[in-house]
Amino acid sequence: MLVIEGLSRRFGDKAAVSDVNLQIAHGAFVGVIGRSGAGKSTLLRMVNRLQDPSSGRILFDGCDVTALKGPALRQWRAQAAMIFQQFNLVGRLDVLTNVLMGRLATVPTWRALTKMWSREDRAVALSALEQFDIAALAAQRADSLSGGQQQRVAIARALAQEPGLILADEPIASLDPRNTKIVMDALLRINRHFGITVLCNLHSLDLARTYCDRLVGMAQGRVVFDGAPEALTDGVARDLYGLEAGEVMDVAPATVPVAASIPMPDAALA
Ligand SMILES: Nc1ncnc2c1ncn2[C@@H]1O[C@H](COP(=O)(O)OP(=O)(O)OP(=O)(O)O)[C@@H](O)[C@H]1O
Repeated sequence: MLVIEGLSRRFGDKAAVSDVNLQIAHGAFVGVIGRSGAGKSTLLRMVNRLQDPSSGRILFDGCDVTALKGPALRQWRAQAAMIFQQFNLVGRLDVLTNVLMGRLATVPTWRALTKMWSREDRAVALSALEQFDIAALAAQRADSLSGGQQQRVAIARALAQEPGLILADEPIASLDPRNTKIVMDALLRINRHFGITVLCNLHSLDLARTYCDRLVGMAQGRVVFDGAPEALTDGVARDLYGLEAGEVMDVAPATVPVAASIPMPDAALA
């Protein structure tokens, strides 16, 4: 269980996140929604400790993540894998090596520096690529891939970290509709078949309604809605998004694959 207690973050006199309280059960797919500047990225970045809170606590399975330092903090960052809008791959390295980077927290530094990855690490990385139909790209440079392929590599890297939680910060913001669906399906697959909790910032309300089983709506740093997608009426959505409402509500919902059609996870990653 991820527990966020009274979490706030100020930048000067600007409150980016104000007194956020959330309890998120294992295996949930939570969409964090709200207009630009609502505090969504700051919230996710605090969970991963890329940003420190001004006050409040974050607990994961009872461990106070806000108090972690040094190696324990590095372990937490591996546990709470981030996926970014701009993929954050190393462009000059091949796809497999990028995914192997997800294993860094589990191997001694000398082994990573000398690229002496174990057979098991390679198997986990290749298996993660196979999960998203991109194993054939393993030897290609990351910067030769399309945006949708790069984001799938980033998701495979996150899976190779064997995380307890995935934090996706606007993962589809720079993708076309076809790749948006492929990438959202990949996140859904991670959630449904590996049971990994996903917290995903999304600008598109229709995508959030289609893929998430819980929505957290933020406005001016505060949580102003927390509930099932069905409970978010168009009226609440209009309050949440103001003038942007038309923009985020006009996109046709993507078709979510039925769970039964997704093959079972690979044993090396289960
Ligand atoms: N490093 C920073 N320094 C100063 N202000 C910041 C910083 N990071 C965020 N903010 C401010 O905090 C507020 C919340 O920003 P945040 O990026 O968390 O919102 P968001 O909902 O993720 O928006 P977007 O969808 O545009 O990314 C904004 O007013 C932003 O300008």
